[in-house]
Amino acid sequence: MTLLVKICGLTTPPTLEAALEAGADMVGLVFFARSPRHVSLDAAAGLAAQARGRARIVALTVDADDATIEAIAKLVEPDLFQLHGREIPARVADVRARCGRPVIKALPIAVRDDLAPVESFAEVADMLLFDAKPAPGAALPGGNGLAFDHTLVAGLDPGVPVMLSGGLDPATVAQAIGLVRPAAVDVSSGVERAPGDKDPAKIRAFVAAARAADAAAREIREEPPL
Ligand SMILES: O=C(O)c1ccccc1NCC(=O)[C@H](O)[C@H](O)COP(=O)(O)O
Repeated sequence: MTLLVKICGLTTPPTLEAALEAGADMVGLVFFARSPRHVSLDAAAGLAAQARGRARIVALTVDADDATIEAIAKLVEPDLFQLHGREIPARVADVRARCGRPVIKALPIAVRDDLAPVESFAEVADMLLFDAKPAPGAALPGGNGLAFDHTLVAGLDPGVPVMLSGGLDPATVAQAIGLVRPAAVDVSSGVERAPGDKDPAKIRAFVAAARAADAAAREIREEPPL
């Protein structure tokens, strides 16, 4: 399967357009008031209209209640939800049923033990997103530009597709793809000038680097042994 590239935390029509024109497969809209990338329902509905049919629209929430999930589903009509809080597997299943859409569950990873819940989340989520575990007391549960040790998830097959994120940028994404061989990669900080301020040139560079690395990985896989 061709690698999917997700650009997360888009907040303005021009930067969303840059991601779409660069060929992003997924665009993420963040619904978390404390985030510099937070978008209102109204703004998100406009951005979603711009992206619809051109890339899959991902609504990112953090421990959102039912009313919030339902409002986003109704007003923004995303293609998927990304749950980036402390949702337990039962809650992931509940949100999935409630919103009637596939769900990506983000799991914070720092050490091998953080992979213990993978199996139970793989039973209820459509995709697992491995992200760096935030520092204690961090304001945000994701989007911190922090990397983690990718060898922890290299070659891991939880039975659902894996999305890799956490501190990726145009210079590091190729090595990460070569090592982990994920189904998808996700970036936010690595394509910004400052938190919340996306840089179109970095978005283009990230998508191009990810596509080139995916093509190279396929060539190696498909090369005949003799
Ligand atoms: O981006 C945010 O502000 C955010 C807020 C709350 C939860 C998650 C958030 N972002 C998640 C992402 O953008 C990505 O899924 C992932 O964490 C990668 O982020 P980065 O390391 O900044 O590339």
